Amino acid sequence: MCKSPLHDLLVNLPKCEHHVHLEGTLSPSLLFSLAAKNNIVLRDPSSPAPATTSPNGGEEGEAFTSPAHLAARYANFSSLDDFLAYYYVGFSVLRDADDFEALTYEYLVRAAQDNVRHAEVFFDPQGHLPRGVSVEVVMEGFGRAVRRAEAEGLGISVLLIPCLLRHLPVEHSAQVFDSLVRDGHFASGALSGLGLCSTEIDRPPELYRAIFERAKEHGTAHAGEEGPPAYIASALSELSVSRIDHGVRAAQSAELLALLAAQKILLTVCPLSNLALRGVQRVADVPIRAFIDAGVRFSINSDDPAYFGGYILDNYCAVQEAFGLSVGEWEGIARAAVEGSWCVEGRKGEILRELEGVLVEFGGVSG
Ligand code: HPA
Ligand SMILES: [Zn+2]
Repeated sequence: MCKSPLHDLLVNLPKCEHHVHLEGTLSPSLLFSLAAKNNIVLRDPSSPAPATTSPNGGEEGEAFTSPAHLAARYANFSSLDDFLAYYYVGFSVLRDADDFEALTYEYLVRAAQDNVRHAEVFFDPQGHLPRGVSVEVVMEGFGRAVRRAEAEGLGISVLLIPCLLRHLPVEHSAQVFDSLVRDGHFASGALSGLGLCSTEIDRPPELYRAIFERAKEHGTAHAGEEGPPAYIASALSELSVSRIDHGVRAAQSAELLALLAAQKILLTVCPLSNLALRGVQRVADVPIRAFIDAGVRFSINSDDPAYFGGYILDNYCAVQEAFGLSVGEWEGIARAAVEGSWCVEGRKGEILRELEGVLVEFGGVSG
C-alpha cells in the first residue's frame, strides 16, 4: 500500500498486464513444493558447494534449504544475467501439466486481486524442451488454469505468448518457431504473438529478422533494458514489432522518443524489475516523466513478480510514490494499456467502460 491520496484509484483501475513471464511468477513457496513433488534439489547457480559435500570439487552449487533462503538471494541481483541464472533454476521444477496449472492459477488469482482484467503472459518454450517438457504440456496446464479461473469468475481474459531466448543459438529459435507454426498453435489461437527475451547485450534484434518476418502474428521484443537505444530502433525497423518490452533506454534519444510517439508504439515498462536488476538506482530514475512529456505510450507491468518483490499494483504504487502523477495522467496510462492490448475490440470496450466508471467515481475527467 502506498501513501498516495490516489492509492484507492490505483487499486481500482482495471489493469492490463502485457509484460509478465509465466515462469517469473513462480513464488519461492510453490517452487519448493514442486521441487519436493518432483524430487529436485535446488542449487545456487552462483555459489560453489563446500568441498566436503561436493565430490567433484565444488562444481555444484550450494543447496537452497527453504523458500526464505531462496527469497533472500532474490533480494540481491546484480544484473539481468545474474537474475536469469536463478530464473532458469526455477524452470527445473516444472515437469508436467499439473505443475503449469498450479503456476498459472496462482498468478491469475494474485493478478485478479490487483484488478487485472486482461493479461498477456509470456513463456519460454526453449527453456522447457531440454527436460522433455513439450509446448503442449505447458499449454495444457495453462489452459486448465484459465478455464478454472473463468469458472470461478475471476474476470481476466488471458493470452499466451511464446518468447524466443536470445542466449541460445538463433537456429534453435528458428526451429522452435517453425514447429509452433507447423503444429498450428498460432492458427488455433492457443498462442498469440511472438516475443524475444533473455540476455540482451551482444544479441541485437536484427539477428532475429528472418524469424519475425515469417511471424504473421503481433510481435514484441525486450529491448533497451540493458542494451542501447539502437537496439530499440532495430527492433522497430528490423522486426516490425508493435510493442517494446522495457524500452527504458529510449529516453537517451530524443529522436527515438519522437519515433515511438509517432508510431504509437507501446512500451511495457517494469519499474520494480529495473530497480531489482540495477538498470536504475531508484524508481524515480525510470523515465516515466520523459515518456509522458514526449507522448510515448506505456503500460506498467510486473515482469517477474515472484523474483522482483512486487506484483502489478506494487509497480503502480512505486511509480506514484516516485512521480506523484495526476488522475488525468493515470487515465492516460490506463487507456494506453487497454488500447495497446492484443485482445479483441469487444473486450477492450468492456475494460474501457469499466475504466470510465472508476474515473467518474474518483473525480477524473473521463473521455
Ligand atoms: O526482464 C527480463 N529481460 C529479459 N529476459 C527476461 N526473461 C524473464 N524476464 C526477463
Ligand atoms: Zn521481461
